[in-house]
Amino acid sequence: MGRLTEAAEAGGGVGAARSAGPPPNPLPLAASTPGCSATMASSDEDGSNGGAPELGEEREAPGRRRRLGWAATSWLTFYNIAMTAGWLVLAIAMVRFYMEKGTHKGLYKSIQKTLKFFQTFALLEIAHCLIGIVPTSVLVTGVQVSSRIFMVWLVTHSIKPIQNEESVVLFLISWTVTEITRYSFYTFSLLDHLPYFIKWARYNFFIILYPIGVAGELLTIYAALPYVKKTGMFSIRLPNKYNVSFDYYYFLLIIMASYIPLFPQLYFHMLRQRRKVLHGEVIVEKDD
Ligand SMILES: CCCCCCCCCCCCC/C=C/C(=O)SCCNC(=O)CCNC(=O)[C@H](O)C(C)(C)COP(=O)(O)OP(=O)(O)OC[C@H]1O[C@@H](n2cnc3c(N)ncnc32)[C@H](O)[C@@H]1OP(=O)(O)O
Repeated sequence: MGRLTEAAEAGGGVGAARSAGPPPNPLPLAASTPGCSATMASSDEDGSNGGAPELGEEREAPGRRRRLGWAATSWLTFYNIAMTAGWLVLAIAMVRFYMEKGTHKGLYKSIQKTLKFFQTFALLEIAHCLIGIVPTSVLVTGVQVSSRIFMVWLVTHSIKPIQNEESVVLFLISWTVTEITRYSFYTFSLLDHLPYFIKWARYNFFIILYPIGVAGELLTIYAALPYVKKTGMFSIRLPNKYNVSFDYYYFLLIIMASYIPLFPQLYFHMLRQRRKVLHGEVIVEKDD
C-alpha cells in the first residue's frame, strides 16, 4: 500500500476532502459498522460514514458541513457544553490545588470524583459514533475512550499507591487541556461560530499533548507493575473450578505493548486530520 497526499485547491479544506471518492482501506483494522467508519482512518478519509444517511442527519453535500436533526444537534450541544464545563472545573481544581498545597501529592485524590464522572461520561462518544450522529471512526474513538477508562478505573483508581506519581499529573494535564480544547471546538462548530484559535488549538496542541499523555499513561502503568505483581490483584490462579487463569501483571504488560502499534495510528490519524482541516489537503490512499 502506498500513500499519496495531494494538496487541495482553495475552497477545498474539509469539504474538498470529503468530496474525494472512497479510497481503499488503508489499515488492517477495517471492518464495516453501521453508523460510522470502523477503520483507524477517519470516516472523512474513507468517505464512507456507513454509506447511507444516518439517524438524525442528512447526507452532506460535498464541501458543506453535515446537517443534523434538531434532536441530535441539541443533544450534542448539551453534551459538549457539559463536557467542556466538566474539564474546565477539573482544570481549575488542579490549579487551585497546586497553588494552595504547592505539591502534586494528594492532587489525584482531590479531583478523582470529577475525573471519573466526566471520563466515564465520554463512553457516550462511542454511542454517538455507533448511532451515526457524529462521523468519527468507531475504532479511533473506541481505542481512545477505552484506554482512558482503563487508566482511570483499572489503574489509577484501583492501585492507590501510584496515585501520587508525577506521571499521573502528566496525563491529567494532557487530557484536561486536550478535552477543553476538543469539546469547545465541537460546541463552537455546532453553533457555527468557531474561532480560528480554537480550531488551531484542536489541531496543534495534540502534537505535544498526545506524546505527553501517552508517556504519563505508560509511566503510571509501569509504576503499578511491582504492586500488581506483589499483590496478585485482579488475577485468577489455578487450580479453580473453571480451570481458567488470568494474570493482571502480564495483562498490563500486554496493554503497554499494545501502545506500540496503536499510538502511532492515532497520532498519524490526527496529523492527517490536521493537514486536511488546517491546510486543506486531500489524503488519497492508493494501491501500489
Ligand atoms: C481494555 C483496555 C484497552 C486499552 C487499549 C490500549 C491501547 C491504547 C493505545 C493508545 C492510547 C492513546 C491514549 C490517549 C491519550 C490521550 O488522550 S493523551 C491527550 C492528547 N490526546 C489527544 O490529543 C487526542 C486527540 N484525539 C482525538 O481527538 C481523537 O482521535 C478523536 C476525537 C477520537 C477523533 O478525532 P477526529 O478523527 O479528528 O474526529 P472528530 O474530532 O471526532 O471529528 C469528526 C467530525 O465529527 C464531529 N464530532 C465529533 N464528535 C463530536 C461531538 N461530540 N459533537 C459534535 N460534533 C462532533 C466533528 O465536529 C467533525 O465534524 P466535521 O467538522 O463536520 O467533519
